[in-house]
Amino acid sequence: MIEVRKLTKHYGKHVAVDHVSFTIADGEIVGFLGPNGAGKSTTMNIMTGYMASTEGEVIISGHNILDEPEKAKSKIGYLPEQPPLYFDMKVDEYLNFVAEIKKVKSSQKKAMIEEIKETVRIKDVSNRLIKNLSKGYKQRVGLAQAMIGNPEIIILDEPTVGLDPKQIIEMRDVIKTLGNKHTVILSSHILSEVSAVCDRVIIINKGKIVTSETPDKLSNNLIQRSKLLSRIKGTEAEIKNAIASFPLIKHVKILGSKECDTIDVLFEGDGHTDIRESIFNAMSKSNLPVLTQQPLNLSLEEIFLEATGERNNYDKHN
Ligand SMILES: Nc1ncnc2c1ncn2[C@@H]1O[C@H](COP(=O)(O)OP(=O)(O)OP(=O)(O)O)[C@@H](O)[C@H]1O
Repeated sequence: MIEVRKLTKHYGKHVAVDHVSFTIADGEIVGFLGPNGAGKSTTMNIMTGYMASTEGEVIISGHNILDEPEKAKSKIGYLPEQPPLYFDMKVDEYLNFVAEIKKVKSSQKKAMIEEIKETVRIKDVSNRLIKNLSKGYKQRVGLAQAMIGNPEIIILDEPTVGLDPKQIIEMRDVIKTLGNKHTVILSSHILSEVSAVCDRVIIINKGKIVTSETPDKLSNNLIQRSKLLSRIKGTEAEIKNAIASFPLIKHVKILGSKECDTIDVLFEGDGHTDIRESIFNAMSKSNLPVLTQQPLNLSLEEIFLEATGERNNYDKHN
């Protein structure tokens, strides 16, 4: 279990992390989601003992990272945003080197490295120089390094950044399998990324936790808050008439006609209801066929504004 209590980090006058508290249970896969500069890397660097906090505590499986750093750190494997690789070493050479630094018993070393290479799918490059590997392989060698010593907790800072779509899928699959044996924390600024692999998403913005939800709950909230682009068969006047007494819709924007006899309309709900069914019913009552309904997901920026309650103010001013 990981307990983070009132963690705060100042860089000079700048508050990068501001009284952040959360707990992570054994075996959970948790995603830190936040825009650039939100404080994700700083939080992770403090949790892994790379950096001291200004205030607050981090307890890793009962060990305070400041009071018992060796015991706490031995429970953690960390893949920083820039993987700590030696480019002139071959993969096997490097992993053996890391195993020595982590004081893995020599009787266990070979089997451990083989098992990890299998899990992160890098067996085929064992004898290749790291500098000649693709970004996807380099990243997975970085992950292998974090797993050496069999830590209970694995922390990954932006593990898929810079990877191509195929490499992203491979990395996601590997992360999911890690969840069987480890507690995993990863950071990302892409919502779909964390939703795809995590049991829980902690949204962090401007150094503060905005929300902590399961991906399902988060996307339900987002569907309710998202905009809906509908193509409706009918005239502008008929459509306006059908929605006139429809209180759940906060904003309606007629976008015009892109297909004969149809109008594209952008709807925005009240933030508490999934408006798709209601729009469908309202239009059918007036015999106006709804040809398509396409949710336009909120941008990450809008999600943060929404979650922090700043969006209404933002709307009013824009
Ligand atoms: N060494 C430093 N000195 C001064 N300010 C820093 C330092 N490191 C980070 N910051 C600032 O602290 C804030 C949080 O940065 P951090 O790197 O933790 O965010 P992040 O969410 O990981 O963002 P990114 O996705 O861009 O890495 C940012 O405003 C950043 O500019």
